Amino acid sequence: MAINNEEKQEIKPIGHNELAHKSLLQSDALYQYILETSVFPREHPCLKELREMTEKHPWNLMATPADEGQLLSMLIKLINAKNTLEIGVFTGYSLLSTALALPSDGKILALDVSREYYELGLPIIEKSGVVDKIEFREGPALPVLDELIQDENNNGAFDFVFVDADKDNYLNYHKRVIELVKVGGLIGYDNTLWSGSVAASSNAPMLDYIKRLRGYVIELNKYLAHDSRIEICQLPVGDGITLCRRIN
Ligand SMILES: C[S@@+](CC[C@H](N)C(=O)[O-])C[C@H]1O[C@@H](n2cnc3c(N)ncnc32)[C@H](O)[C@@H]1O
Repeated sequence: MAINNEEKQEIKPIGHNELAHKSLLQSDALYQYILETSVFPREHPCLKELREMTEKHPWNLMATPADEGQLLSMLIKLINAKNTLEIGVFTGYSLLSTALALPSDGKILALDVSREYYELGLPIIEKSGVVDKIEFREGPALPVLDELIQDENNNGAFDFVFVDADKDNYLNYHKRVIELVKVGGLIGYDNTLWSGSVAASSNAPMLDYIKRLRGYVIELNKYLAHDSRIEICQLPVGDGITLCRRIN
């Protein structure tokens, strides 16, 4: 697990109460404006219900914020994605955003070490009518990716991959996911600005879990910047998302 239980205790008192408010934007009013003019008027009722349920969870900080969910949905539709992979599900906000954006014959392979988290959101996902698109597998993601790579039919099989799990494994995920995504397909790495800490000096005050994992995020960002197999675009949405389009 990227964030241990002790560190989760540390997050609790200052955790975001509303996951829609997880943003690097300095102005809360401006962020609220974005939500109210762009995201909320079009948010699917089941996504709203899932978000409001997740906001009450003590570790709601982990959930994908609503504006980022909207971005994922737009990207999936723009690239006509059909076969997708998600690493890091939690209660399922990004998962449901993806499932709703996919065509009726679309598929998501969803990986998480915790079925318990997934099952919190599952009744709402079932209500949305898109649960048949989802194959959930419980357990660490790396062995599943290794297993997928063994089968050459999976080479380039995915149109879209969203990685939002243990930051200390992102580079390991990249080395596998790059083979699984098709040329022209897209990978999104979440939290690549890591609360803005990637641009702070190493002795700046920061929460322990931010400090401990910051080096992994910086290493990933350097790697992606020079990986000739992809072109990238890093956006300050949510906690930062790096989009990687496989080019060869
Ligand atoms: C940031 S949350 C995912 C948030 C989710 N995308 C959403 O929209 O709410 C990270 C998730 O990664 C899972 N995770 C942590 N380590 C993992 C691993 N090695 N393999 C698979 N999942 C892992 C955690 O259980 C947690 O649910």
